[in-house]
Amino acid sequence: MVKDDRKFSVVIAGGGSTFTPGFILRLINQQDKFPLRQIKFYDIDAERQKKIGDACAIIIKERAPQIKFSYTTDPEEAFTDVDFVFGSIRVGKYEMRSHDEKIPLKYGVNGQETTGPGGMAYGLRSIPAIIQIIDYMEKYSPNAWMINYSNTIAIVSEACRRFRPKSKVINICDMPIDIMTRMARICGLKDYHDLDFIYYGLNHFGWWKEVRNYKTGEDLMPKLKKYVRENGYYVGGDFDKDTEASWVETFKKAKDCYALEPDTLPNTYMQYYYYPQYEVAHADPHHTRTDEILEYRQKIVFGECKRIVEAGTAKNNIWDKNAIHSEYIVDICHAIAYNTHEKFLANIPNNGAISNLPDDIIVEVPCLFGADGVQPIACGEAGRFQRGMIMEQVTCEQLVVDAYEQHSYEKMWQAFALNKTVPDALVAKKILDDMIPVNAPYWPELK
Ligand SMILES: NC(=O)c1ccc[n+]([C@@H]2O[C@H](COP(=O)([O-])OP(=O)(O)OC[C@H]3O[C@@H](n4cnc5c(N)ncnc54)[C@H](O)[C@@H]3O)[C@@H](O)[C@H]2O)c1
Ligand SMILES: O=P(O)(O)OC[C@H]1O[C@H](O[C@H]2[C@H](O)[C@@H](O)[C@@H](O)O[C@@H]2CO)[C@H](O)[C@@H](O)[C@@H]1O
Ligand SMILES: [Mn+2]
Repeated sequence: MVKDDRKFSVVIAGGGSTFTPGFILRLINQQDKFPLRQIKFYDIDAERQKKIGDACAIIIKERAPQIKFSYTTDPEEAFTDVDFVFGSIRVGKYEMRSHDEKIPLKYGVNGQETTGPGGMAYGLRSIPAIIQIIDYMEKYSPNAWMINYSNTIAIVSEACRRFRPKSKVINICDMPIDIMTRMARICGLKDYHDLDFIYYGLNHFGWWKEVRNYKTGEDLMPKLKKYVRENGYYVGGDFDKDTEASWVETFKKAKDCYALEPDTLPNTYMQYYYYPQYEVAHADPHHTRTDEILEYRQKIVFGECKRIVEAGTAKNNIWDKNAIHSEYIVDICHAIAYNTHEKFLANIPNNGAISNLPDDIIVEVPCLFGADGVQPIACGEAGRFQRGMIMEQVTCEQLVVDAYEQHSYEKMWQAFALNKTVPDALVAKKILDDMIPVNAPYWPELK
């Protein structure tokens, strides 16, 4: 726990994110673990950020008045005097996510936020914005750490490796945390803190090789495999009472992913690579996940912010008891701030962590988190099946960064054509040609 009297200053880049209020609640509820003196928001959309910021000002004033709070669109004000930067931006916002999902579906290809052509399009948009935030951080607070969870993480991580190799940036994801909390419940334990594990692969593309009871060392794989074979990661009951229908489908679908490779336990995102035809057949090209979010999460978040501002109080708000996503981030900051060397997943250059894969590819593997950043833990060899899958997917991710670097149409086309979700190079070309005009404000001109 707290080992000295330091208090930290943090900025959330993407203050207008739908995840911000939940994160704020989690931060201020964990003051014993990660004490704060200041919270700032930074966004390029002043109006969107104001709606979230005004509600968070009330939450902080009521619950943690000792923490100074402000929000701004000015980078100097935002990034000066901070210890941690949280990257939570969505370049092009939901309007662009909608294109990422709907354009591929027009051609019978998966339309998904971070996988397939949509995920690659999103990654290409994110690269310059994330680099700019790193540069702001290094200019105004050179000792700070950036914890980035802005997608597409695999592509952003490869861009960090190439363009800012020495920067203090850690790219993370909460999907494995969500799944491990489910695994813990399945085994009668409380949450992910109760599990020890070996997981390896890429972001939104990986497998658990080992899962153990953290305290006793008991091998939990037999119990988990038996459960996942029948139910996927769906827990049901009270645990899933607020889980949206499409997420329920995803957790159940893990059953079919497990069936293909029963030596390990899959990340739920493998559904898009193993069963793209099923995903397309079950998608509505005119109403995708973005529409669900606009009608549900975004409406609820902004509605609740408005209610708080009008009432002038945050009593009984909807974020008081949730947000696994945010708990993980507090855990990570605590580990870095207090040099605890706790184990979490991060996206880093392989350098032998997966022994039969190249050193210079970005992988998602367990790392020890401390004051000096992350130290990977050796995962042993990837299975033959996993190695083949990983090399194809990671090459797509590298080609997207090549396309960014060289302004190359050909590289982006190759990235789409190589991807497991795309059946044909001509289909890849049609998707890319539709994506170029809508992405013009964000992508380099591809020649
Ligand atoms: N890694 C993970 O596990 C994980 C989990 C959940 C969400 N995410 C990611 O977190 C991010 C936020 O998601 P959301 O659904 O809350 O998005 P959102 O659209 O609600 O909010 C994103 C905010 O980013 C702002 N923004 C866009 N470009 C910016 C820039 N260049 N500088 C500063 N701000 C900018 C937007 O104006 C918007 O307010 C996304 O990248 C999403 O994919 C990651
Ligand atoms: O479709 P969305 O926007 O609901 O989700 C996309 C994100 O999905 C994962 O994050 C989940 C997380 O696993 C869950 O625990 C909870 O916190 O919600 C998150 C967002 O819904 C994934 O890890 C992210 O990278 C995706 O952006
Ligand atoms: Mn993720």
